[in-house]
Amino acid sequence: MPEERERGAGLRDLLSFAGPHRGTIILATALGLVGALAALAQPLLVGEVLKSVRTGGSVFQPAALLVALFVLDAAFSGFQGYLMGRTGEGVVFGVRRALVGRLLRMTVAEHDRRRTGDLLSRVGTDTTLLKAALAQSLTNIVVGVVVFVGAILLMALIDPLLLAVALACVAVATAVVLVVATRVREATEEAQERVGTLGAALERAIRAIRTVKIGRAEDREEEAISGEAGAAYEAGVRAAAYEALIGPATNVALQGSFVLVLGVGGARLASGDLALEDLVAFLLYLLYLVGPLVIVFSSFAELQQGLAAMGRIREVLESPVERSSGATPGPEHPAAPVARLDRVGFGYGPDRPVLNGVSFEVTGPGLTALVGPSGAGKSTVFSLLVRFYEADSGTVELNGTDVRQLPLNELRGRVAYVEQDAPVLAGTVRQNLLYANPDATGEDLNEVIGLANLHRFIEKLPNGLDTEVGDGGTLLSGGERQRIALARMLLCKPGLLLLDEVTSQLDAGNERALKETISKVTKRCAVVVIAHRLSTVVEAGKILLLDGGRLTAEGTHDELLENSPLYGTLVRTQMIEAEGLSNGDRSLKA
Ligand SMILES: Nc1ncnc2c1ncn2[C@@H]1O[C@H](COP(=O)(O)OP(=O)(O)OP(=O)(O)O)[C@@H](O)[C@H]1O
Repeated sequence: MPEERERGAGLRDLLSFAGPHRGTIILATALGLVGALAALAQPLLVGEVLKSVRTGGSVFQPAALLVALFVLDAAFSGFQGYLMGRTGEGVVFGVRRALVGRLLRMTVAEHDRRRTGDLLSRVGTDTTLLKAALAQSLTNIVVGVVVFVGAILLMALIDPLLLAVALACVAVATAVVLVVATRVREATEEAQERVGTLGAALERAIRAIRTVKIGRAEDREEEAISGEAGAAYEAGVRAAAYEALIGPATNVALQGSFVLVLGVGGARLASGDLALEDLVAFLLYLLYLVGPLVIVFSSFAELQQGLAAMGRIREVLESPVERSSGATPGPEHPAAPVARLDRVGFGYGPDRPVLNGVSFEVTGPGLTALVGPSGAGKSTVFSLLVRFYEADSGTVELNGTDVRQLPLNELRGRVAYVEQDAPVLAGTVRQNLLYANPDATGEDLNEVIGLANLHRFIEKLPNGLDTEVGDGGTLLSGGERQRIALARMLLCKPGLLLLDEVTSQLDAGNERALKETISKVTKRCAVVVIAHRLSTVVEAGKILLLDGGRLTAEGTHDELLENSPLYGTLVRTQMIEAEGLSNGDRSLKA
């Protein structure tokens, strides 16, 4: 029953995507029907030509009509093919657009849960299967069914009893086809799943190609990934085998019905209940059924493949997307803290609690440092502030407004986040810098380049700002990526800047330069930095110490040294590194 429902839903989805092309589909179906009628009339005209030859009449008229029908049939079927091909492409385009929109708006939690390569295969290969289902199957089924029903009606007029005999065989064939089509769908679903896993496995390896090489894992990866390709092959072959059953099953059923009709019809002929010409006409119509029936049945199997793909596509289209508050945020409350967490609890699922009753305020402008052992939940706090995830309990506020009440665009315009691994996108340095604020002026751009100390780096590039950075910024050093990511965020002129270990990949010189940048920025806005270096921590106006998801201490460096044994341990055990300290600061370490 659920499967039935799913099949119905798949067909409804397919038809809803075909909806905008309704007109073209109807036109193509009408052309198909006219073509079928033209084909139907051809034997009659051939008979007319032969009759004219036999009786010595003029063959010109029926022959000209016959040629006209040939041309009409060819032109219509060609045009129909083009229209349906175009519709198939149109539907695929629509589905791909919907998928892309959904994927970009999907929640971060959902992206964390899914495998990127599998998602990519749904946009690529699954949508292609839809095209085949739509471009041929739907119209073929409609045209085939109409022709089939027409022939059945004519046969019913000739002899209902013979029709019942013939239909009994067709019913057997239909049952076989329905069973086979279900198997085709299951095998196709499996093949597509495997193709998705193949994509995910390949994406995983290519994304970490340096690790693959240094781990000498090429052969192992090749074997594992090829294994998925092999499984997809096997499932595909199984689908092809089931599909191949459809033609013979249809033919056997029709041949069987031919023999039965001949037997029953012969007996009725002998008893005088049926005229010879009626029996001949009936048999001819039965022969005529073969084509449409084979087409309908094989199109039905093809449609099943499309529905299998639709199931995978629908799964993405129904996945959760970020909800942006529709409310217009009220005015900012100037007296409210820039950011405030109040008894926040959060976990990545019920069995992965991370934050427990965390409360703190960030009043700006100025520098706040978030420190704590690895895995304490520091990056998670940032994720909640930009609403990649939502708190399970308590509130997260920005300028006095709950982040859930702020439209996402507004929220992410006010808070800038430079992530731990400083993602840089394929494209030029300029495109990367302007990514979050494409309308920034040249003056603003120059200012942030100066602030992020990127001037000399850009001057040395072969094409300056228009130099390509490689996929994921692979042509840049870690430090360069950090500074580009920081400059990109500064261009948005945020009220709150979140920096996740931005100094971790920098050498002493670059770190000093970046710290200068940060100290300039702290005069403009509130900066919260997840810091592993004592030099950054010492300069912070406030330090928040997170341990095991709880805020265990809060204060200045001196206050924490005095009050928090864990902080003292972090400093002593170099979990907060002392690199880059001035001489004065070094005494702290001693
Ligand atoms: N997307 C996620 N899904 C499930 N668990 C996660 C996810 N992200 C982080 N975690 C887990 O949540 C905990 C806190 O992670 P978080 O990244 O916030 O720690 P952190 O203090 O920033 O650590 P580090 O200093 O090492 O970066 C860790 O145990 C981590 O394994």
